[in-house]
Amino acid sequence: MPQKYAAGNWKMNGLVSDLTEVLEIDKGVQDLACNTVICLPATLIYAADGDPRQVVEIGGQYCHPSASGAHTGDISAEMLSEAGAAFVVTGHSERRTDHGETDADVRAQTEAAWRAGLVAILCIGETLAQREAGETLSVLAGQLKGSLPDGATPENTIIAYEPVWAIGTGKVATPEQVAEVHDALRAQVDPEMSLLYGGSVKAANAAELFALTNVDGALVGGASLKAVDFVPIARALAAS
Ligand SMILES: O=C(CO)COP(=O)(O)O
Repeated sequence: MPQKYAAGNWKMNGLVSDLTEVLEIDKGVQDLACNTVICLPATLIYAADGDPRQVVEIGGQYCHPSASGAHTGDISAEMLSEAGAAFVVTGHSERRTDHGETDADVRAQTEAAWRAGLVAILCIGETLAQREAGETLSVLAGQLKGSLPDGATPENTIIAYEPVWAIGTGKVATPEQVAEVHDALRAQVDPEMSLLYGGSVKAANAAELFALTNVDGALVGGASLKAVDFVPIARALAAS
C-alpha cells in the first residue's frame, strides 16, 4: 500500500509567530495512521526545526537544481535539508506560472532534491482551458514524462495532482474527476508511489476524496495554515 500523506503548503504565508500552528497540528496528529508534512516558506524552516515537534515533518516549496552558486535569491536542496526539511515541493503550478518553470526545470529540481536526500512532492495539473479541450489526461501524462526523472521511487517521490483551476478557487474537483486522473496516474507510476490530490481541499470535502482507491492523501494550501482546519483533514485521511 502507498504511504498516506496529509501535506500542507503554506506558500508565501507565515511569520515565525505562526509556527505555533505547526505545533498545534503536531499535537492534533499524534498517533494518526498517516504521515504529516508542512511545507513552509524557507525563512521558517530552521526556526521550525528547533521546535519540539514529534510527528509533523517539514518541507520546502522549491529548490534550485544546483547545490550552490551565483543565483541571487534562490535556495538549494542542500540548504533546505540543513535547515531541517525532509521534503520539498517541485513543479507547483504557481512556480510554473510565476517563474516560467518548465518540465525540464522541474526534473532538474527533483533530481537536486534527491541529491540532498529530500523527498520530492512533484506537482502536475491541467488548466481549465486544457480540461475543457478534453486534454487533461494527455497534458498530465506529458508533464509526468517530462518532469519525473528516471530513478523515481516511492521512497524519494510523491506525486501531487493539482488541477490549476481548483487551486485557491474553492472549486474542488469532483470525486469522478479525481478518480479518473488518479487511476490513469497509477498506471504510469510505481504501485507503491503516493498520489496526492490538491486544490481547495477542506475538512468538508476531504473524506469523499480520500475514499477513492488511488488517492493517498492531499496537498493542502489555504486550509493548512491553521491547525483547526488542517487537523480534521489529517484525521479524515487516517480514517480512510
Ligand atoms: O496549491 C495548493 C497546494 O499546493 C492548493 O491550494 P488550496 O488548498 O488553497 O486550493
